Amino acid sequence: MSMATSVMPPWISLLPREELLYLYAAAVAVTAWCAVRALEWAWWRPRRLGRALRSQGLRGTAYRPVAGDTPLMQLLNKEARSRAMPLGRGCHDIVPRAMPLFHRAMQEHGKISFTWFGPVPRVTISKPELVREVLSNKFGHFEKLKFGRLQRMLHNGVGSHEGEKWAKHRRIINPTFHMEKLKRMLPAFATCCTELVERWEGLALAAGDAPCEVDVWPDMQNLTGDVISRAAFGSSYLEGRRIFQLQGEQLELVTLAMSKLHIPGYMLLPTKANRRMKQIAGEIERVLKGIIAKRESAMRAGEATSDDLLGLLLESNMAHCRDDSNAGTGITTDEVIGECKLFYFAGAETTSVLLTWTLILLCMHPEWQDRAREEVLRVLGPDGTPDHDALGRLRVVTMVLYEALRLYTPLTAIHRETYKPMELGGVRYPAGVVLMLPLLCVHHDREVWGADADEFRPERFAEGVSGAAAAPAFFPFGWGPRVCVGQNFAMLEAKMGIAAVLRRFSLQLSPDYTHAPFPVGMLQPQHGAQLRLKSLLDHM
Ligand code: HEM
Repeated sequence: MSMATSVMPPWISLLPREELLYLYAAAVAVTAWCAVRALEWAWWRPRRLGRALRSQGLRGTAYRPVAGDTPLMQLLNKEARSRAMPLGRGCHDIVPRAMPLFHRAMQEHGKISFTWFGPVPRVTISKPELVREVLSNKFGHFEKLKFGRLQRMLHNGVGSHEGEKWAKHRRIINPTFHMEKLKRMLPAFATCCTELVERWEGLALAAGDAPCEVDVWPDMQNLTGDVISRAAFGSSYLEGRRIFQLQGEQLELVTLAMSKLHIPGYMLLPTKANRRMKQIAGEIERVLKGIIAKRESAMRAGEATSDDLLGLLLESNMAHCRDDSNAGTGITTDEVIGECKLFYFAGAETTSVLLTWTLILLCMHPEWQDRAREEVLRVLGPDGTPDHDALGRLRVVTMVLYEALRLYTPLTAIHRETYKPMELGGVRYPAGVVLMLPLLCVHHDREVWGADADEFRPERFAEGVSGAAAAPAFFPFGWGPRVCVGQNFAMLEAKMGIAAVLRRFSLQLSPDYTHAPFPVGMLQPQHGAQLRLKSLLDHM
């Protein structure tokens, strides 16, 4: 018996000869179609797109089939992560460590150059005026990257929608972030801050005369997780906390999976990580469904207030559904779940790294720590919950936060894709090109910010963001129609958090602190943020 017949199912030999021939022909046709598709995806298309870019004067790395620059990026990231940065002069020059592939590509091929994200060309656009043009998306040709299965594991809210669906969700969500509503959330912010500083007071007391050392990064993650839990879910915030823990683990698994080769269908393989990601997604969904169901029935019974984000979201939803003229404009429960997941992801991770880097910067620059504390005590006094107007008078704290957002931009890059041929800066981009807007590189660009671009100088923002000379190059919250919906929320929370800490503690870097900024989703301190805290209660 030949090899071929031995692997065939027995029923094949029962088929008439003519049907057998059809079957063979169909198998050959399907195999040939798959081979052509695979070749188009892995070879012809990338070659075509690469040629279209090069013919217009753009330079970039050579295409390596299927993997593109992924192996090189992994190698450069590994090298970068293995070396810490020195403290002192030059320590804020973090682009080569945080984005080694793009830094190298820009040095070798220019500010507008390309690398390969698997078989897709990824053009780095680092000129501020072009970043604005892409983000303003005047003609609607630059869209967000389509969310794959992997990203949907993290969230699937307004941030990943396009067109009509995005506009509808943004319309419903916008009012939940109006200043009047945010003001009502301030007591929740204050409760979380008080819990944190009281816990630190306990640690300082227990340490006695020895220095009290704390890795403030996990504490800032817990703080922002708590804030978003209370702001989003009010009285259900303890259940919300569980979601926050799960989202943190999910982010790590997804980031790891995304750095692997870009193999279609990889997510379907039953690997240990893939199974865990599905398990986490399922648990998050279960917890959220429980919270939403409880709230909906309470709202129907007229029991629940709607000052938290979930209440406001459900209220807008119910109002849209009630109003016949708006039939179909409401959002479904699954969509509310998608938005809640996004609030956690977008709201907690980003603000926690902002707070962490700000505290590290205040330790590195004690003169600014003193100035900020003096202002906090003068404007807010030594205790009590600050109101919105008082937080608005914290000029120095705001300048410090903006400078932290510039130097240690939480979201280091934003991506868009061309879905139609589009002209930008004199180059005609074909459809199917990814545009990478490296916010961190723009924020560190000496041609834009001056020779001291890598130095911590909050006075750049003495006249606010709009007064800063290089303001058009400042994008920590994005720009245009898709600008961060939570930026006022984040700034209020950050001011409240920094003020609460400065009122009660003086801070220093611990000798154990290693300066190692690196993006895992957000720009994180790779080895933690170990600080020494000294309680100021005795001195007041
Ligand atoms: C320091 C804190 C924060 C930073 C640096 C930040 C940064 C950003 C950036 C850069 C974008 C634009 C992404 C793009 O254009 O592709 C964005 C969008 C978004 N952010 Fe934030 N964010 C922060 C805090 C928050 C908070 C606290 C929330 C909510 C509670 C939030 C919710 C959102 C949402 C929903 C979007 C999507 C908007 C849309 O696509 O229409 N963010 N954020």
